[in-house]
Amino acid sequence: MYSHALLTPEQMYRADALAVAAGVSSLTLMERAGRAVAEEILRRFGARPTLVLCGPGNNGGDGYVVARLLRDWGWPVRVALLGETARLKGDAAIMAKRWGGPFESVTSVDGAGLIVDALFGAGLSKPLSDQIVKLSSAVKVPVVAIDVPSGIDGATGAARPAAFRADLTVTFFRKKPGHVLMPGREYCGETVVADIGIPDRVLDEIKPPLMENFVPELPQAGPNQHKYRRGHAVVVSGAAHQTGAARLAARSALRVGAGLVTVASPKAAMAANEAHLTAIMLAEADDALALGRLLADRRKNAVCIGPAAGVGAETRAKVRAALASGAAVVLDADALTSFALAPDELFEAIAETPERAVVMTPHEGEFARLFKDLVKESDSKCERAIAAAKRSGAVILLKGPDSVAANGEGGAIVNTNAPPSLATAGSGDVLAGLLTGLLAQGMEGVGAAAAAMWLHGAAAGKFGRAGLTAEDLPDLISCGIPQNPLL
Ligand SMILES: NC(=O)C1=CN([C@@H]2O[C@H](COP(=O)(O)OP(=O)(O)OC[C@H]3O[C@@H](n4cnc5c(N)ncnc54)[C@H](OP(=O)(O)O)[C@@H]3O)[C@@H](O)[C@H]2O)[C@@H](O)CC1
Ligand SMILES: Nc1ncnc2c1ncn2[C@@H]1O[C@H](COP(=O)(O)OP(=O)(O)O)[C@@H](O)[C@H]1O
Ligand SMILES: [K+]
Repeated sequence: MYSHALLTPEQMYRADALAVAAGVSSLTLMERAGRAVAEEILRRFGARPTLVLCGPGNNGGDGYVVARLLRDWGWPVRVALLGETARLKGDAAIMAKRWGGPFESVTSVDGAGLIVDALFGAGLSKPLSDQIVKLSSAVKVPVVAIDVPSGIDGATGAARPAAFRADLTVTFFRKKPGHVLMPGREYCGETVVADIGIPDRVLDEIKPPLMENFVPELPQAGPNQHKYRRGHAVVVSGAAHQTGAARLAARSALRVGAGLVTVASPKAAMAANEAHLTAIMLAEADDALALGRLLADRRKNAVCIGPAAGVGAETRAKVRAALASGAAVVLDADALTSFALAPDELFEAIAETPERAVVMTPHEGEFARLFKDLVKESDSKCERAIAAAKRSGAVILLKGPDSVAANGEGGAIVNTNAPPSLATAGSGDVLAGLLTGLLAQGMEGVGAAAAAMWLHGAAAGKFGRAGLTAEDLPDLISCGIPQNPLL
């Protein structure tokens, strides 16, 4: 159940303590951690002069194990210690003794063909000193980081204020948020999760609420299906000269499996929409009243508003009509910005909605407009999305290279399959459409958000070369949606 779980450093300490309480000694955990790192090194690199940078805590303890094993395997190894051997404690002191010396001081990385970064892991408690920052930027050879690259905050992925750039990071038991959230993910290079003998059952007690790439089962059309059982998605079109975004969303909703999709268009945009739509239906909805009338047909069970909708009172009124309709609602782009001056009005309207889900899909700029006080650097992207979900009453899909879907109960899913080629105009409209199509098929809010961001990333990944445009994405969704793309 917890195979996709992410553990904060605090939760990892708890997992460690529960494992020790269950009879695994902490020294054994350290030995296995160091061995796992040494074996991953052996798998990737030929023997070369290796410098292991050891910090004053247990991250350094793992480093001594790596140094000893590589030396035993015939590698030329040096150890540099930050601090003094006399001040080492507990398991780290025992492992330092087993290494046996010599110990250099952490002053330079010259002469090394490989650096093992065992300075700080879960216990990073303050920003790196200027000396360590300088050292990290002087490294020109491959770096293998133990647990997390030193300087990266395991809980948030932030660099404090800089970090070692690793080619490989070996962490233990489960990844931490810092391995998947930016910029941490980039600093980690390849991340390998090693089994060090902590039993999975400790997670039943910890109940970690954060996950990576968790996609619930996707809707499938059964043999007795008809189109109305697959949901009817509605996408609100922008003005006459701004209709493309809604059509991208509508096409994506249809591709992801909604039985029917209707574009609700202002009168003046009917001709433009008509000229481009075939399987997707078109209905005139010139204002909020007309949109409300259209959505009074309860078979229209999911509605998307925002892509190129225009910023202002008209869009605010349409958002209210959508929220009052009883359909699931996706609020994207201009629908969010339209409430920048009065976000509480939006949250109040959400609080009054009937039972169906509301999902907001802000990028960081839109997020800052609605949740000004939640843009704190000390909080992780997961914490910010969860806080916004709690405040707004909506599921929040906070976009970016590390998109996060969060609900108000404190759960969040980080998506890591999105390639940078998605940074192209209109790709957010496609995401909003995927989400609307999944909600139309009956998926619940955070599950639909998680599935939409995963399918979005997978579609871009399938393109596989430069030149991706948002128009390409819906057709890449058509390649078949596996029952569970991760298993
Ligand atoms: N949990 C597990 O299951 C297992 C964990 N294992 C390993 O243990 C690691 C966690 O060990 P840990 O708790 O000792 O913390 P660690 O990262 O060594 O740092 C603490 C020391 O660094 C110091 N310090 C911090 N920041 C600093 C800075 N910027 N500049 C200077 N100093 C700084 C800090 O000082 P203080 O805050 O006390 O002033 C303290 O002395 C974990 O990442 C994994 O590798 C494995 O053995 C297998 C099982
Ligand atoms: N560097 C990146 N790597 C991966 N995905 C990205 C990156 N930049 C943007 N994306 C994704 O692309 C989409 C862009 O959406 P958005 O910012 O609304 O753009 P637009 O309004 O042009 O459609 C989001 O789903 C976001 O997660
Ligand atoms: K480290």
